[in-house]
Parts: sequence; C-alpha cells; structure tokens
Amino acid sequence: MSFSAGGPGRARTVRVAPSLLAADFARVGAEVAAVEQAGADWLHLDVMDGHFVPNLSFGPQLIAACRPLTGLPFDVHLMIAPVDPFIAAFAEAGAQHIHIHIEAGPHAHRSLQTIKAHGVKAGIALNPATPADAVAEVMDVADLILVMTVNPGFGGQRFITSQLNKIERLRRMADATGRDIPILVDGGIDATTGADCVRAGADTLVAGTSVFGKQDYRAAIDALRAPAGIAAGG
Ligand SMILES: O=C(CO)[C@H](O)[C@H](O)COP(=O)(O)O
Repeated sequence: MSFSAGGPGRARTVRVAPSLLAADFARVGAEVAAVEQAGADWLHLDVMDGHFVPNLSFGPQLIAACRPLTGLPFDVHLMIAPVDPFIAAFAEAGAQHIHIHIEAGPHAHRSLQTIKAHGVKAGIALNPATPADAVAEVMDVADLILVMTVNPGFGGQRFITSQLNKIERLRRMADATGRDIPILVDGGIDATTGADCVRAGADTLVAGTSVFGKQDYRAAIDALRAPAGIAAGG
C-alpha cells in the first residue's frame, strides 16, 4: 500500500534517524560513518542521566567527538532533568536539534527558548503516558515534536500502539500552527510500526535496533522508508 507521509492530504518526506544508542560503542566513529553512507538523514543521539530515566548513556563529549566525522544533522534527545544547565554544552558540542521532555520541567517554554537562542532547533518530547494536550502551550516555540513510542531509557523495546492516536492529534496541532513542524517517533520502530506512524502523521523515524541490529544498514534504512514510498529527506 502506498500513502503520503504526515497524515491525509499532506505529502511529506519521510526521514530516517538511526539512534546511536544501538550502535557498537567500541566502534562508534565507524558506526556514524556507516549510517551516513547507508543513507541516514539525521543521527539521533540519546542522552540519559540515570535520574529522569533509569539508565545512563553518554554526554556532550562523545557528541563533540563525533561531530567532525559526519555531515549528518545531530538530533540530540535529552532524557535528563534538570535540563537548563546543560543546553549550552550540547549546543557547543554540535547539535542541530535538541529535544527536551515536557515532563522534565519545570519551565519547558523557557528551556525551548534557550535552545533556540543558541541557534539550535528546539524539540519537545512526550513520554507515552503524557497526553498530546500537554504540549499545547509550547507549540509556539517548538520546532519539532518527538513522540516516545516506548517508555524511555532502553533500546529494543516493543512499540506501544496506543501512541498512534496521539500522533494523529499532534499532527493536527502542528499543522494548525501553519509552520512545518516535523513529528518524530522513537522506540520500537521497524518497517511495520514505522509505516503505521507515518500514516498517523509522523514524518521522521528514529530507529536503533532496526538499523544497527542489522548487517546491511542501507537495506535496513531503505526498508524503513519503503512503506511510505517516499524518497530520502532533507
Ligand atoms: O530513546 C530511546 C530509548 O529511550 C531510543 O532512541 C529508542 O529506544 C530507539 O531504540 P529502538 O529502536 O531499539 O527501540
């Protein structure tokens, strides 16, 4: 079946953003280069603090070390609280996008403004238990929306189907702004769940296991894009 990404009546480009969390950390530079060669659109970088989420990953030093290795936009997902003291460090490390969680508080609107003041696109992320309406009052400053389709903290989890309705609602809210606001989905994304998300209104598929867990990264990225029948994004 072929369909337009981004919901009914809207033709959008589908992007694939491999999540470095699932890469071989002993070969991180080579992994970054490999997904760029394989046709990734963005590189997704998951930062975890062991407090906002029950896991640790990496910080701005690793992101800065990867920055010279690739031309891919760095899509940095901060699963940390508090967030404000660290925004400058991630901007300076070379992020093109920084997502913060609406649940991380306490002043998400200010945090998004701070990200933008650094010349970086500001994304708002929602956990699965958080309703779409929770981000209504930050839509004026959000450049991107990141819908967690698993509970954050770990790769390799099962996609939570109830998030599809939320993606539809968020697509309507994003379109109502009159601005082009990408909607990312993150967690348990493969060719099947990714296609469901694109039908619901998402346009950017964050994928860890379904890219780095495969032998052939190009085939994996192509398989994620294929159900939408749409070419690589910008
Ligand atoms: O944010 C994340 C976890 O908090 C990861 O980006 C996400 O889980 C992707 O991993 P996978 O595709 O393996 O589910």
